[in-house]
Amino acid sequence: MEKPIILRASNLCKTYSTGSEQFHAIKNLDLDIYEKDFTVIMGNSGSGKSTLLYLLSGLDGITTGEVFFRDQRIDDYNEKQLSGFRTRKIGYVYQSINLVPDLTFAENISLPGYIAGGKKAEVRRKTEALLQAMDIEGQKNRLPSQTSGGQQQRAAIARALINDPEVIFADEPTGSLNIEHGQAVLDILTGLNRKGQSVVMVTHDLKAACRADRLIYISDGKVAGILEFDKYDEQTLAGREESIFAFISGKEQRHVRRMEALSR
Ligand SMILES: Nc1ncnc2c1ncn2[C@@H]1O[C@H](COP(=O)(O)OP(=O)(O)OP(=O)(O)O)[C@@H](O)[C@H]1O
Repeated sequence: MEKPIILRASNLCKTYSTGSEQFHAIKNLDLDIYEKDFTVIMGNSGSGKSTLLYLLSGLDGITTGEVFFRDQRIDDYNEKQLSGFRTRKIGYVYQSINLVPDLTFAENISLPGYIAGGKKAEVRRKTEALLQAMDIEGQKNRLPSQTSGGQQQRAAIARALINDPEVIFADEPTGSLNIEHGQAVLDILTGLNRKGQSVVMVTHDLKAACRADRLIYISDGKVAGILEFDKYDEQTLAGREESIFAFISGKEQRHVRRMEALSR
């Protein structure tokens, strides 16, 4: 049976202009992301992964082409439609975490709930539930600077979930974490995916990539290959790591090994 498509990029291009220079970060890229899939995006540094996530999530404007969320063209949205889409339909976990430094964990998590027009009691209830689910209840009144990297990453995920998004985008969510915290974040994303949320995650981490139903490999702003898996299962982890390692480019293999050595 065909899986429903939740996001589609068609002939997508993104060109960055700096002064008189132009850089084509995404080049005539076509891609379908399936609903309820755990989609992983890998590729060499600078290949366009973060740019692609920005375009699929409406956080940045495209240069040419089309981006669909179900049957709606989001690149055609006006500012109001776009802001509604970003607030209600998607949750975004940034590569740099990006919590507001002057707000406590609880305030950071609640903020998008209020921006979406949520009622105070409801936003508070959801914030409490997320603090508990992410195991950061004890840090709820602390500023991000008074917490660990792993706690901040979990708070950033909680913030992305406050409006029950249909798609969770996560840009290297384990990049700055030790193995234990990284594993916890992956378990959270896998759990959310099993409950029906679509996940699109960029990573250079093989263990993280193993969570994929579908792995998209990006090279030089284009889709260079796709690997499909059955649902994640601890038993098949070793075999899966091997097939992903063999699938990615030699340059990315070296990058993956360097990252593994750094996280030990
Ligand atoms: N705002 C910008 N202005 C100009 N060039 C940019 C801008 N943002 C990104 N780029 C360039 O576009 C290319 C793709 O960047 P992107 O951040 O999407 O790569 P990436 O695959 O996510 O890399 P990494 O794995 O290192 O995070 C890079 O060459 C980058 O230098």
